[in-house]
Amino acid sequence: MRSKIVAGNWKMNKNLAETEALLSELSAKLPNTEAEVMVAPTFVNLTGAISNLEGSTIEVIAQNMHFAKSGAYTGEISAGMLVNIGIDTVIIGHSERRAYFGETDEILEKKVTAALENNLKVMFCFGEELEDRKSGNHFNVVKSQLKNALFSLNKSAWGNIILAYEPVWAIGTGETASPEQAQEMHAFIRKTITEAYDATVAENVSILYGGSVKPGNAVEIFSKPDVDGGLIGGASLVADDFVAIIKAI
Ligand SMILES: O=C[C@H](O)COP(=O)(O)O
Repeated sequence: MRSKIVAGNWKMNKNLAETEALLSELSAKLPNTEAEVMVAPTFVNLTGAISNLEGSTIEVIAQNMHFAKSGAYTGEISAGMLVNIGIDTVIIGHSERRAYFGETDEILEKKVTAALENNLKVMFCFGEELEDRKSGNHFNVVKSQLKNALFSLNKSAWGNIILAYEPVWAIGTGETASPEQAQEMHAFIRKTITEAYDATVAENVSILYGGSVKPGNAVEIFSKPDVDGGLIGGASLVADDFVAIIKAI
């Protein structure tokens, strides 16, 4: 059975003191929830966050990793290094990595493979650009992103995959996909996985929605049957907003 998940992607925000302050506030206000709650601080604050959350149900996850095991990759972090400090889950394929750091489907496939080989769970992000949606090509784009980076995986690997559908036009823009648009795409994603694998794989994978989720729209988005939670950017940086979104599950 698939899990409900609410994850906060803090992107390049919050220094160590601010990270610890936000985590302390979150811990104090965390509601009882059936959802798995995750936060992704910057690399340099991962160990501080793990210490701060000792004994908490909030999981600290990483925003990115390199596919190589080690070597001359200045500024990069390997899957093994993440595991070594106690990380279990890594975000791969965020649209900002694709857009600003040239991450292609081919690179992302290598990252996914390296993460899984190191027993990391992968939160795989994907989603169409505004032009794709306007031209009606959004389903093809999403299908090809999934196929190129994930469909070479064995069926058994899917137990360690979480999907995060994030239409690029809705990220940080205040413009959210309507609950109906989110449901339509999530159902399409499940159908695509059923065709590539089978219905069991498709039914068991959690598919999160990301893109301007706020306390005011979370209940409606999360109420859709194929939406299993959210990957939250801006609103996860404010404890009360993130808590309200967690409560919406
Ligand atoms: O990873 C999170 C997404 O990019 C969504 O960000 P946002 O909630 O600020 O639109």
